[in-house]
Amino acid sequence: MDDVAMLQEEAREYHASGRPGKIAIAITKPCATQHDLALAYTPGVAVPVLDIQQDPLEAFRYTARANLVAVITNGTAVLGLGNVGPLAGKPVMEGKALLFKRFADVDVFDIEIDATDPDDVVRIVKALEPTFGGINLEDISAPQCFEIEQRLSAAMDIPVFHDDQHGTAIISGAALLNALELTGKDITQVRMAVSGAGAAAIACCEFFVSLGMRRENIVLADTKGVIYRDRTEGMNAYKARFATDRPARTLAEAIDGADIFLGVSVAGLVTKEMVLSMADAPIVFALANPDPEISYPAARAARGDVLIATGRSDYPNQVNNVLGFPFIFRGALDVRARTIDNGMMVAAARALADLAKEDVPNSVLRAYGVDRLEFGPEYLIPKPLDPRVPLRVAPAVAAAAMASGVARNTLDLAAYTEQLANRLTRGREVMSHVTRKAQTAPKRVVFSEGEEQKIILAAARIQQEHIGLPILLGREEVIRSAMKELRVSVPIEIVDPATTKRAASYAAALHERRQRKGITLREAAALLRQPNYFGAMMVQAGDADAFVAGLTYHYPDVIRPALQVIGSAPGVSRVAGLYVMITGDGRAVVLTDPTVNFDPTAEELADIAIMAAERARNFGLEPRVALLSFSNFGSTNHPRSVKMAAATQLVKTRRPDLMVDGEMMADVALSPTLRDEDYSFCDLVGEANVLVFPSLEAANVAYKLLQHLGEAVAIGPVLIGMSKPVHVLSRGADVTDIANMAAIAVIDAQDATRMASRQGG
Ligand SMILES: NC(=O)C1=CN([C@@H]2O[C@H](COP(=O)(O)OP(=O)(O)OC[C@H]3O[C@@H](n4cnc5c(N)ncnc54)[C@H](OP(=O)(O)O)[C@@H]3O)[C@@H](O)[C@H]2O)C=CC1
Ligand SMILES: CC(=O)C(=O)O
Ligand SMILES: [Mg+2]
Repeated sequence: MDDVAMLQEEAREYHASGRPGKIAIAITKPCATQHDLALAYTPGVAVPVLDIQQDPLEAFRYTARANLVAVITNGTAVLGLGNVGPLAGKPVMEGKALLFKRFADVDVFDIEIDATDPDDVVRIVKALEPTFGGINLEDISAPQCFEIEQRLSAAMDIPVFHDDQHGTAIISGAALLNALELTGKDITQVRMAVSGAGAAAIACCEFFVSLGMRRENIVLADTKGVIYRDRTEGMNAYKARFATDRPARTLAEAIDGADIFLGVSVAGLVTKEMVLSMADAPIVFALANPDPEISYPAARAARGDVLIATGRSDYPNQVNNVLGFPFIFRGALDVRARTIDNGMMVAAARALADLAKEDVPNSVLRAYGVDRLEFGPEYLIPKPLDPRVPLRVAPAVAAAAMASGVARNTLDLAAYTEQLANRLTRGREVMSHVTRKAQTAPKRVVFSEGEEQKIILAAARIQQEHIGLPILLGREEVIRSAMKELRVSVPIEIVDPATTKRAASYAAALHERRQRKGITLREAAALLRQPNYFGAMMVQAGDADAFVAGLTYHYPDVIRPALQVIGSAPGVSRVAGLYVMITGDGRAVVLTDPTVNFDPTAEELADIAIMAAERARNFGLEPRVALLSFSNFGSTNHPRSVKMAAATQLVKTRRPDLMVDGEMMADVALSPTLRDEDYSFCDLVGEANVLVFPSLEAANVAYKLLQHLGEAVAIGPVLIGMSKPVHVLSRGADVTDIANMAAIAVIDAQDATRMASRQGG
């Protein structure tokens, strides 16, 4: 099977497998009990009905309207496939719904209507106004789409946006601004040839004119050839605005000598010869979908100085409206804009263009399987999976709406951006809490892998964001030259274990600590030449507050030196590990111990439960601890469940202030309703959020299941029970993971300082 046939088969399977299609409805409120139903439906539902009747704005409060967009088509220009009809267009509309949700948490009903007469389309869509917060028209052919959009915009009090017109214009506008910058061309001087004179073509050209391009420098060609003055065949008022006085009559003649080619028509209309006939450093945007006017490889093969973008995700420079509509609507909905005006569109284009010039986070590189993305001919605009896109575009759109007066809400933009980040990135809320706490009193964090690029970039971020004061271990000249290459200019402390004057005193201290474990002074000095011993020793000696390592080491390579040099906290039987899991619906639970103790005793489990409860507070959780088993409160008399009951009693005795109970099954821990029925004596209130598992096996399996079946995000592993803060990175952690772990280490160090001063005072 060739690649094309394989993709076709995969696409059929993707859409048909499991529940057919790509979207479903999710329920957002409890609906388990008779009482829930009385609230969700009659009689309770009558209350918001009457409130909305009194004040229509209350609909934004009581219904899904504020976050609900209609993706509406009549199927007359589906992608570049032409008039395939509304039913055949449904997979594309469900696809848009998926993208709205995935990228911007906007809910969508896709609506395919069997009507081509603009009067019918306008009447039907206008009648849907009570349902929606916005209307995204999709794949409706020109010229009817222009009239439909204009009439609906005038008639409706919510944003109406024709994605193929304006979405395409915004994204190609962003790419154009950057392509002009890279090629040193002036927008007021460039000549552009356009294939297509439909929805996307006309809107792109009008938008480029609003950005400064001269109307007389644009030549369009459609199925009848070039659109020239006084042409009569296949014309309409929108094309007429671009009718040219130039002599060109074919696309080939229009392209000859042009600086820019914009293709928004159908596949395969542009040849290599046409690309060769263009001006120096030509810009080719071949945007027809699913196949462009000329393919990326063919255009590259034609000449070396061409800058090329297509609508496809499988080549560099995907100019596709997916980079716009989710975020533009996000911003517009959040300020309750009445419309999406030109200022909001320009703001979105500029935000995208600017973002392409910033460093790209590792998570994005990983998502696309590349080592580097740097502003240039192969990276003109950001990638759709870049999590920064919503955080730039939506606030830019919201700000423009507030400035032009079409917004009905005023937002504090900094707070809005923060809220968006929390909403769109799972685990972010927990980590923002940790970061903010770290920033209140930054501490010194030493990294043993100081020569690693990711560690250097993380250290720069930690320093810049005032999370902590990083110390890098390694050869000074190697680190300095890596910093230069990575363009890291913030000052960062570097310590070279091979040359530092501290070596002798550290060796003496380690010898003293381990002399009765068979370590001679000479051996201690040798061990300290290993960065993981040296880093741990810096913390032990008080020259650093926390130690972080593990990017390139196995877990025991970090833990063993830390235990030998620093050891576990006084009175703690075992160090242990925990993960904070953020579930698909945004709930956070602490889960322990999936990493260190295979089969902890009741005593050890009690220690782990208490330490995990303390740590939960650092993640912004008020601990509700459940000790888990396969039995509920003695229902099975087996040594493994009895162990959990005994551990529960130990915790209750040692820490009567903690909310804790057990042993219980996981569903009982997570469902107050289940407990109400049979175990009303249980001391837990609400859902447990610290889950103590009976063994490493159970905890490890559960966290992996949550990750893979429940799509939970895992923060950790966080090491607990050390005498001083030490944390182990996962191998392959990215810059954000490292900075997050450092923030966790800093708040541990803050706790340690607080405890020491309490003990001292
Ligand atoms: N990458 C992206 O983000 C986007 C890409 N697109 C792509 O742009 C294309 C057009 O979409 P849209 O504007 O919505 O569709 P329309 O139907 O509104 O316009 C299509 C235009 O292409 C012209 N055309 C069709 N076939 C030919 C041909 N053989 N030779 C010359 N011109 C031709 C039509 O000419 P005539 O006027 O004579 O009929 C018409 O002007 C599609 O391929 C679509 O996938 C659209 C939106 C976004
Ligand atoms: C991307 C898109 O909307 C189109 O090709 O029609
Ligand atoms: Mg489209």
